Amino acid sequence: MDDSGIKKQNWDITETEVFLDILKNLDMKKCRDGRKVRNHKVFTMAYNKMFAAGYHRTVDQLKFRWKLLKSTYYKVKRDPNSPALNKVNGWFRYEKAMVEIMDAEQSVVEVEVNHSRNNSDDGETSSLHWTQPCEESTSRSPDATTSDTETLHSRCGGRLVEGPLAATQENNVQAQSMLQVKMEPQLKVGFIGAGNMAFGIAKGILSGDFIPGNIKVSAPSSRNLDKFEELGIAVTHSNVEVVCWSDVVFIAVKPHLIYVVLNEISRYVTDRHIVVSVAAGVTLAALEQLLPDSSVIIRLMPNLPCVVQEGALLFARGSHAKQEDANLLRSLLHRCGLVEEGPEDWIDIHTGLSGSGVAFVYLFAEALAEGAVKMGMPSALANTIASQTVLGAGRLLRDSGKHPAQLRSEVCTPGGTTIFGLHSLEQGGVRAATMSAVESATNRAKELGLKSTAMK
Ligand SMILES: NC(=O)C1=CN([C@@H]2O[C@H](COP(=O)(O)OP(=O)(O)OC[C@H]3O[C@@H](n4cnc5c(N)ncnc54)[C@H](O)[C@@H]3O)[C@@H](O)[C@H]2O)C=CC1
Ligand SMILES: O=C(O)[C@@H]1CCC=N1
Repeated sequence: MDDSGIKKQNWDITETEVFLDILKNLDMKKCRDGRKVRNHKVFTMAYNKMFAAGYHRTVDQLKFRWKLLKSTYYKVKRDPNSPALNKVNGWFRYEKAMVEIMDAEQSVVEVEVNHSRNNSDDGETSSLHWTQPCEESTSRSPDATTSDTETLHSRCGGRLVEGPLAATQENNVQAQSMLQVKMEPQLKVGFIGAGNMAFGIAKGILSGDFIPGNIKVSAPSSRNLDKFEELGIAVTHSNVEVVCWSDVVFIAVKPHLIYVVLNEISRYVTDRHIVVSVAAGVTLAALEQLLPDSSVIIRLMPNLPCVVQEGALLFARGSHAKQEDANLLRSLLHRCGLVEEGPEDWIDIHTGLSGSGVAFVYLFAEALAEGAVKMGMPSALANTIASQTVLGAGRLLRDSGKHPAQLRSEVCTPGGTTIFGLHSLEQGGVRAATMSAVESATNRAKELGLKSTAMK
């Protein structure tokens, strides 16, 4: 979206009231499900109605205005004295309409206002509601003997049908897609940790038909929560609340916090949960020691491009995670990109290759652009062309199925430009340096795992 002129709009109170009145009568739920196409349709309708009412705003200006109102709504909801109030002239005149529009979403956004303030790990405060921990009865019974079918059944809100749909076949793709249809409307997904990786996975999941109201995220501070709320995801400061509410719980905190977090939630983890850790280096053995016996645990290594549905994800199952659990996870994550299962030994390698690998590619893209700047091209254009070059090369590599060496030779004209460039790269040791980067990152993942185990 071209932002030019959008941020400098002068809206008066009447125009904003007309706009909100129009939105009240449109299906704003569709606007809040994170899907750009639907979002655009709703704002195009709003544009037509505004135009008919004598207000000439572009669709992008309307979207921008709504974004500001919505973010103010959330900030004020969390803190009635939020400084955000001062940024929207006449806010109190809009509150009623905002509440009406947002309340229509109550099933999607389950944020409550609470006047008690919460402490946070990084000095931020918020007035988000702390829900009481779940009842003791929801915690795992040590000698629970729930069968796999019952376990899946309860994870899926009782909707899963036994028999051919139960996906007992190994890697049965058809069963997976049927499971997806059966499960997603009911499955509740939680994220502990509201950082980059949680956001990437959540965004990937939501690019399918998954409903944002079936996702809840927790973090001790409010710093990153807005962007989840903007997707319609419920947020909280209580990790326990997320666990009690969810069927699948992603642990997306930094590796050194795994011990603290699992210690906090362990007694609320039950047979109905699948716990998925994305923490680099933290082994299944360490996770299993920190959670109750027979917990279903999966170790997943994603990467950031999940956010644009082009992630590369590898997971390994813990000793109590069954094929059905793997199928369910694949089904949930398939919108994030490529999802593969492998032995746990490969997870650290995948961390170096792909989790960290994306950063290596960014470095290369940056260097490509800098080379062009050195030769006289403007920086903005050089960066745009470098990113398109990386994207195009990546897509061709993936979609052609050819070995990179073959594609490379297809670019090289004998005595031409490419071979001269490649020679320079080889002289600079790019190949050895890249191999060493993957090796170092893999070894660092192993180290992080050892450290997190030592913290117990
Ligand atoms: N960023 C990446 O590209 C990738 C990250 N990972 C893994 O994902 C995990 C998260 O990494 P990022 O998202 O990059 O980190 P981040 O720093 O962006 O996010 C961490 C989140 O955890 C929250 N947090 C801190 N203490 C907490 C507590 N006690 N309870 C609940 N939440 C708490 C923070 O507020 C923050 O929202 C790490 O373990 C990392 O190894 C894995 C693959 C790729
Ligand atoms: O740098 C890290 O430790 C995490 C894991 C993979 C990507 N980022």
